[in-house]
Amino acid sequence: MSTSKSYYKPLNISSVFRPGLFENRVAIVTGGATGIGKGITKELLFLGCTVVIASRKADRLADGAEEIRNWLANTGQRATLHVVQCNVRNEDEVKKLISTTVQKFGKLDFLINNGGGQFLSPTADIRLKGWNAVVETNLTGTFLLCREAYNQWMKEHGGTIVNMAMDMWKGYPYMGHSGAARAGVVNLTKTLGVEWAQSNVRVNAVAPGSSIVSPTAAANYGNVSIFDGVGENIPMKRTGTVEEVCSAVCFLLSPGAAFITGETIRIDGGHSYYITPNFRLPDSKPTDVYSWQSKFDADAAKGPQSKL
Ligand SMILES: CCCCC/C=C/C(=O)SCCNC(=O)CCNC(=O)[C@H](O)C(C)(C)COP(=O)(O)OP(=O)(O)OC[C@H]1O[C@@H](n2cnc3c(N)ncnc32)[C@H](O)[C@@H]1OP(=O)(O)O
Ligand SMILES: NC(=O)C1=CN([C@@H]2O[C@H](COP(=O)(O)OP(=O)(O)OC[C@H]3O[C@@H](n4cnc5c(N)ncnc54)[C@H](OP(=O)(O)O)[C@@H]3O)[C@@H](O)[C@H]2O)C=CC1
Repeated sequence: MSTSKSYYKPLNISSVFRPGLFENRVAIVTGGATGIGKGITKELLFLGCTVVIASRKADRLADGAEEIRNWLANTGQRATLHVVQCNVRNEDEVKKLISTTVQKFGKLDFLINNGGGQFLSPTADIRLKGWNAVVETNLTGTFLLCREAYNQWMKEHGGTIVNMAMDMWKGYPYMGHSGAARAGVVNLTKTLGVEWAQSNVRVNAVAPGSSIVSPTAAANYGNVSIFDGVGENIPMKRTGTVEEVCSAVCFLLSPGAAFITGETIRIDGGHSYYITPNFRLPDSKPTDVYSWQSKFDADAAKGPQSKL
């Protein structure tokens, strides 16, 4: 995949959901200033939602918020974006994130537990501190946010939660800590979906394949080419776009998903079901890409390069 060519023009969202769908709704998106989280934030704002983005690093939050606000101004969108610094591993900061949001905006309809991540390492080499950091970020952080959102608001008023998993269905070599944590997230999602159904709180998750091209994700591994060649092993013969995760999240948040809870949607082009290398699929062209660019040229189909 070429990295020199920019396949997408500057963001011009054309959500598949109807304008105004999330008007008068309030959402928290953790990790909302970068990558997939930034895409989710933009689509929610586009659909009229008020969005609070939250993560650890003030500079990343400020840069992401500036870009999003400029985009809002350029597109004439009138939606509210708010920024809160919060490490999801810190219980007090999580409690404050939820209480601040409820105090400032009067409610909390949606929680998107997108913030997370890990480092690559053979499991035998992971030190306890590193293991704990990854499990606390992805599993414990998700638990804390769900618990506080429920206890401080959703228990009495209802709400919708979307958690973030990954393609850990067959284990995850070199990401053993994160694979274990995300498997925990999938299980927690089922439990909470059942426990909180009577409070009109739905809890679901998305599981992107190891293939959602976001520049910040690549930078985390110190290798901008880390997604190169990944598409070859995916039945759809391509990597995924940030937009393809965002639309699944928006669907799960929408009234159209009102009877879905405890579920995890895989967004991986069939990768996690493709387990028979002895019977490899014949070579084929990449499938059609979904993106917010209204019109993309043939190059886009060869290798999406999300600018989000
Ligand atoms: C192969 C293709 C993959 C494509 C799929 C992509 C999937 C994605 O998830 S993309 C998302 C990418 N973004 C991130 O992962 C960002 C978030 N991740 C992190 O911030 C870190 O990985 C973190 C979860 C470990 C948290 O970092 P931090 O808050 O800085 O943690 P600590 O300072 O408390 O340090 C903890 C401890 O962790 C060990 N460690 C951290 N980084 C590494 C590393 N690169 N290699 C080995 N070990 C690492 C280490 O033990 C740290 O403690 P010290 O030894 O005392 O430093
Ligand atoms: N890209 C991919 O292919 C896949 C991604 N995922 C998952 O999707 C999510 C988004 O990833 P992506 O956008 O690609 O990568 P990014 O690196 O851009 O996103 C990670 C985000 O999480 C935030 N974050 C990390 N740790 C914490 C923490 N302790 N508290 C609060 N926020 C935190 C980061 O912000 P800050 O540094 O400011 O805290 C950052 O905004 C992650 O959970 C990732 O693991 C899952 C499968 C595949």
